[in-house]
Amino acid sequence: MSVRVVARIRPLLKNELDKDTIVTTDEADSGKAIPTVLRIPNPKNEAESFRFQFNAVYDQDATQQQIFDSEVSSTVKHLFKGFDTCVFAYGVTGTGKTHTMRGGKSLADRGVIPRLLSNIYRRSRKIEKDSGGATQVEVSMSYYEIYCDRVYDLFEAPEKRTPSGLPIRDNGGKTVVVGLSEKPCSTLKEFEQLYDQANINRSTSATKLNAHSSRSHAILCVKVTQTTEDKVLVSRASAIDLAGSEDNRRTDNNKERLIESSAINKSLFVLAQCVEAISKKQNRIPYRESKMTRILSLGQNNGLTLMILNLAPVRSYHLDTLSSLNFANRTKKIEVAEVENEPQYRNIVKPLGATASIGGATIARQPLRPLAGAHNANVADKEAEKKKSGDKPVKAFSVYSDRKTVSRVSNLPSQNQAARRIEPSHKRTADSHSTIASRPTKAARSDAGPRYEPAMSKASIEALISQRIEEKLAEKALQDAANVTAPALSAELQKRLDDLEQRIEIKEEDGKAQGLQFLLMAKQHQVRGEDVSALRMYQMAFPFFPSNDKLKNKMRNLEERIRTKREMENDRNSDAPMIPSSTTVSQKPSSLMAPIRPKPSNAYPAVDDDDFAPLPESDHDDDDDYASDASFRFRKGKPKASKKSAAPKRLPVFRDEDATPGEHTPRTSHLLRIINSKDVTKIKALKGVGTKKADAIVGCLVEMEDAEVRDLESLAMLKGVGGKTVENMRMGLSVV
Ligand SMILES: Nc1ncnc2c1ncn2[C@@H]1O[C@H](COP(=O)(O)OP(=O)(O)OP(=O)(O)O)[C@@H](O)[C@H]1O
Repeated sequence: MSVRVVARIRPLLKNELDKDTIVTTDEADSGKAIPTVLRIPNPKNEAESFRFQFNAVYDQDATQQQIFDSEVSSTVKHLFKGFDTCVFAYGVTGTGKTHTMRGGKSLADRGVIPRLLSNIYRRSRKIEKDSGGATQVEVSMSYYEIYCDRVYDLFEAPEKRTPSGLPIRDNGGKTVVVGLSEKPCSTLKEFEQLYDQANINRSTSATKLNAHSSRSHAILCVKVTQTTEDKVLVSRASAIDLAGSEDNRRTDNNKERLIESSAINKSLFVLAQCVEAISKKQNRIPYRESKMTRILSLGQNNGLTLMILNLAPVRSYHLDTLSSLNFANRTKKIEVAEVENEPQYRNIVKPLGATASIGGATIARQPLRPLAGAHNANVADKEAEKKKSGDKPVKAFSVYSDRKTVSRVSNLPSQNQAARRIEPSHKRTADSHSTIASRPTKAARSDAGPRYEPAMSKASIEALISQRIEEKLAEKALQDAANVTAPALSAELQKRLDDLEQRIEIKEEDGKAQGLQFLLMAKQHQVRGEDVSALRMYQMAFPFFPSNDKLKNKMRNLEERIRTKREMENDRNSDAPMIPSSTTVSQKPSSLMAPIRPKPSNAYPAVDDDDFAPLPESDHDDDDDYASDASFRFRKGKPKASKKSAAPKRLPVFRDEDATPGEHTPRTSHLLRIINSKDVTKIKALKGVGTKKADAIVGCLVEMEDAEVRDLESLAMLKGVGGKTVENMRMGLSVV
């Protein structure tokens, strides 16, 4: 099943009433209750327009109620069936994301989130009532923001935050934030109090484009736990209000806002790269390059996913709107697997005649259903019935069956391979969770009527037990990780962390570290011939170096080059139809933000990037140590004559002094062979390279497509690698 993408065009704001409205629903859709096609003029030729098709398009007059009823309320049903759901708002700054997700205070103005919670509580009460109290529903939530690529708990006051934020980890295929608080809240009123208080903690500021601009991505995670006599079913609804991309030529942002803005733009850029990589079916999706993409895990998570694309109707947003539309057009093709969370059994139903000992405790096992067919628990009974009658089994919910996704999904043991689980920790005991303890004992319920008694092979049961143990170990590892922040942290480690934080802060203070990263990314894009992306990166770097004429020239040259290329393409395509269809829109460059295919390298004069490819300083801190191998010298590049002392650093220069000029020593050749093999395992085995660095190296190489690393200088230029790392890698090789 694909990500559902709907567009919402916001109404004109007071200060826009005299402005041109350029984004509308398509006239051809005028009879439809909910249009699906949106129209926007071609910025280069107003006589023609682009059409984009989505699952639904909501025009300016769409109400909050309409958006919720048509798009979100149905997800609540799935949530209670055990599916995770995710709704996120995407769009340029000031287009109405927060209005859509949070909304105003009046009943009519309430956004998706308060309505979602209201719906969840209503359904909970109904389930409890209909089951005569046999099913209890508990709702709890966590709420956090990603601000400047750091995760902060919004239930914590800002002054209590650790500057470095909360760590995130992968656990059983899901990304989790370690140390996040989870607040139980059982009524809408409680929710509103918590949510309002937390929103005060969220980072917002006034910018020229939005008086209450969100400076962070906000993620609300609502956990719904349904407990019956014998099982516990947990599912989660995520509601995400992404920060909006900003064109800093229009925002007049000050330095602090610029730093925030760059972090926002960078994460959205990574998100766009992920979406592009997914749509091109590339092996490597750069999720890990930003915390937001890691947490959103678009296309990786197994939930029902809805994206609300917020759009401003006015001309001043024209290019940004086209860029968002192109992004959304790609997103709608992303497939997500709908995988139901497995309920966990919390008591013994009937002994199988055998008992098992886990961790020393002897428990009678609950009969389990076969692994096959356990995937969709709610429909298993119906399937069995259908099978008996020879019909095709029915599914209450479609399970996406793309081969690639399935194999990925099947790698997530905690979600998919498991059938019914034995949950010793949930076994009812005197000291169990209060709601559990307050329930009648098993003995008292022995006449409670027939229970589900599926059969399961001994081998499957053993497999489940091992799996459960593994899960417990993973959970423990996660808890241990969380405890690292507790006093157990050694003084030395704490000092190192503090130093590191200080260094990052110092770098951020001079506002350059982030800028340099953008320049490096720009260069990488340019090397690959991706001029549009390179330009975007240079533009994002520009606020950090506003008086750098070279950078200005570089951007001007690139713009010129892109324009020339477009003109040449237009000339070539002059016979093509003037109004492209929605599908062609996404493939054709319709704005500066649209993707452009790499061009032959000799099509345009090369732009000299050298001044804009410095490595992070930390990579050069210990340059002097490099000369430990007699045959090998690392020298700093000679600083280029420059008026400013803060001139960017040059790339490191390596010399193989034992080698004939133009050749490498066997050691260097061997190292380059390993790197060019793109084999993460081999690269990871190099000295000083961990999993993260190895992934980053392979990621760079994959992005550079067929490019090979031909020398140590190029290797040192790769993202995350520096002179010292290269030296370590090389010196760690025993082979010559
Ligand atoms: N559908 C709508 N009806 C009425 N007003 C709206 C609507 N959508 C947005 N607005 C108004 O537009 C302004 C900007 O909206 P909002 O703050 O939600 O934008 P945003 O996309 O969240 O911006 P940012 O990314 O900067 O946080 C607000 O004043 C909001 O009240």
